[in-house]
Amino acid sequence: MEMAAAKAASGLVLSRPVTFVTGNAKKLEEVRAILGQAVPFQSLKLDLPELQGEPEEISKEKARLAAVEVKGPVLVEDTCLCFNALKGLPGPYMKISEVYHFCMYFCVMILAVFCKWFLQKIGHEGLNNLLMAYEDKSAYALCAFSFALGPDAEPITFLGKTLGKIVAARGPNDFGWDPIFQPEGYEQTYAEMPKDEKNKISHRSRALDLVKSHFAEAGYIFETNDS
Ligand SMILES: O=c1nc[nH]c2c1ncn2[C@H]1C[C@H](O)[C@@H](COP(=O)(O)OP(=O)(O)OP(=O)(O)O)O1
Ligand SMILES: [Mg+2]
Repeated sequence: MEMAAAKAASGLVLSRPVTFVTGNAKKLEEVRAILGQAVPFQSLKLDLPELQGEPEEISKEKARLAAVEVKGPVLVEDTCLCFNALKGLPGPYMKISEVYHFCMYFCVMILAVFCKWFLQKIGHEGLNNLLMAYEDKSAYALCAFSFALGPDAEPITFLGKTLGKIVAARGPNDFGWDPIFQPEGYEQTYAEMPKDEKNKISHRSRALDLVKSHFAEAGYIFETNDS
């Protein structure tokens, strides 16, 4: 009786825990560390198809697809690294680390083959500009979490953004473009930072702060076997 009254007084009762759907183990690791006990969830490894579009739309669509698969409440996220020089592209369209490494390789090949006469023609500065293609190295990491209560519910989206710049790769190469992203106000790249440091300022943690607030306000109650 008491339990029923408590349920009626607070938020929506969810018959199942939230399932965080991702195919990326590193993401899951960070989400676990950041959310702690604030939002109880289980995880499911699924590679959801991603439509092209703005990160927010991609994320919402992932949530719709995930909710159909899970038949219950789901949380998903979509992350992109956006270059200001390219007006926010490549954003969600490309795996940035691959593009970056390809560009570096390409530039080194140009250097090796043409350097001698090229240098005379355009000088060091010109070569540098060509190497880096753009003066503007600023970028931002954008994370869009979407939460859907179920297959028939419209997903809600929570955005988190961290400003920074693209640098030559530094630090362990075990998570995407972490080695080439240096957040504003920091001397280290994401990859060089201790995990808990990244998790304090990252695009992901900023989006998850909003997710936490939403859960705190909504006061969802998760039915467990003993309730
Ligand atoms: O904090 C991050 N630091 C560095 N790299 C990151 C981060 N977060 C995502 N990434 C990479 C992974 C993937 O190469 C791309 C976009 O991926 P994105 O579609 O969001 O993730 P995913 O396909 O790996 O997993 P999911 O199954 O959740 O879609 O950016
Ligand atoms: Mg993906």
